[in-house]
Amino acid sequence: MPHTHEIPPHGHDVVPWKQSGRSGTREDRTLSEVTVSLPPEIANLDVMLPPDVIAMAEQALIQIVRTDAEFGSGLKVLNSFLIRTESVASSKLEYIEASSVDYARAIAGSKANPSALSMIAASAALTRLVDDVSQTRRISLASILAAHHDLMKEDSLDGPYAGKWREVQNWINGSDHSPRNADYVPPPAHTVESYMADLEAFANRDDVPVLVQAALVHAQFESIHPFTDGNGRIGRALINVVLRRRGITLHSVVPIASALTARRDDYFAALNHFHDGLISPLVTLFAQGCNTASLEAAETARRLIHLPVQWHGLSRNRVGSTALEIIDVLLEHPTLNVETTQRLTATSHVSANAALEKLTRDGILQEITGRSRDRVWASPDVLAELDDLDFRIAQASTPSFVTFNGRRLES
Ligand SMILES: Nc1ncnc2c1ncn2[C@@H]1O[C@H](COP(=O)(O)OP(=O)(O)OP(=O)(O)O)[C@@H](O)[C@H]1O
Repeated sequence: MPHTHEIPPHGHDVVPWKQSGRSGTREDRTLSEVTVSLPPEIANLDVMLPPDVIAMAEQALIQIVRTDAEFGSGLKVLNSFLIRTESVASSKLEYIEASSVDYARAIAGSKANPSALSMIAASAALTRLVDDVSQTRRISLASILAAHHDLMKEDSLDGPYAGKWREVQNWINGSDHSPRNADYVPPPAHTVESYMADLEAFANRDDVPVLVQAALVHAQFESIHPFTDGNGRIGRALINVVLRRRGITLHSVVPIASALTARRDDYFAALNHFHDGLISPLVTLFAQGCNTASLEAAETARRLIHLPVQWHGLSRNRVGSTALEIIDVLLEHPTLNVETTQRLTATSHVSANAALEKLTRDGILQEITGRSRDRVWASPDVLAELDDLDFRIAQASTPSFVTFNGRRLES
C-alpha cells in the first residue's frame, strides 16, 4: 500500500442502471450505467495513525470520561438532556429544524410539527442504541435495524422501509431522479448485508483505539449507506454507541453532532478523504468535536445544578405548597401538563393547575401551547440551556482544517 494511504481506498465498479419510473431530464431517463464505490472490508483491518492524531484522540477521551464520571451518574437529567441535544443537532445537520419549544410540545404529546416529531424519533433511536449496548456489551445489527425502525416508522415517505436494509441503489446529492452527478454512489444493494456483517465484526473489536474505531464505524456506515433514508442520523448515533461499548461513557452521550454541524464542510471533506484511504482527518475532527462537546456538556451540568436554587429564590410559595413540590421535580421533568403534575405531586387537578399558573406568574414556567385546553408548561431556563449548549459547542468548533502528517488538508 503506498504510504499516502492509512487504509485501503475505496474501489469502484461500473454496474447497469435503470430508472424504476420515468422522471427527470432526458439524461436521467437514458442513464444506463453507474460507477459505484466499493469500500474495503474492515473486520480485520489494522490501522496505524500518526502519533499527534492518537494523542489528540486520547485527550478527547480523557475529557469525555471526566464529564461522564463527574456529572453523568449523579445528575440523571443531564443524560436525557444530552440525548436531546445530540439528536436535535444530528437532525439539524440533515436540515430538519424545529425550535426547542416545538420539541417540548411534541414531548408532552401536544400537537407538534413533523420536524419536532422526527427529532423525537431520533432521540428514541439513539436511546435504544446506547441502552442496548449498555446491556449486551455488543453492537448488533438487530439493534441498528430496530433503531432505524424507531427513527423512520412514522415517516410519510420512507415509513414502509423502516427497519429494513435498502433493496435499491442509492446515491448522495446530484440529481433527484438518477445517480447522475452524485457526490458519492454507495455499493450495490445486494452487498449491503455482507458489508454490514463486516462492520459489526469491526465494531465489536477491543484492539483498536476507541476514537479510531468510532470514526471508522461511522465513515464505513456512511459509505455503505445501508438504508434508503436516515443514514446520517443512525450513522452519527453509532459514534456514541462505540463510546458506550468501550466503557468511555457509562451514563451520558457526547453531543458531537453540534460540532459536526458547525463544521459541516470539514465533516463531509473528511468522509471524502476516507474514500481515498485516509481516516486521520475524521479522527482529528471527532477528537476536536468530542473534546469541545464534553467540556461544554460539563458547563451545562453546572448550570443545571444551580437552576433549582434560582427557582427557589424566584418563588414566593410557602413551604409544603404544590408549587414548591413542582420546583423540586422540575429539573427531572422540565415539560409538564396538569395530569403529570398531579401524578408527581399527588395533588388534585385544581391545585395542580393553580400551582402551574402560580409558577408561570413567578417566571419559573412558561405555557407553550397558547391554547386554553390541553395546556403544556415548560421551564424556559431549561429550554434556553438546550439552545445555549448547541450554540456554545458550535462557537467553540471554529471551522478550521484537518491535518495529516502535519500537513493541512483542504476541505
Ligand atoms: N461524500 C460523502 N460520502 C459519504 N457520506 C457522506 C458524504 N456526504 C455526506 N455523507 C453522509 O451522508 C449523510 C446524509 O446522507 P443522505 O443525504 O443520503 O441522507 P439520508 O440517508 O437521508 O440521512 P438522513 O435521513 O439522516 O438525512 C450525511 O449526514 C453524512 O453523514
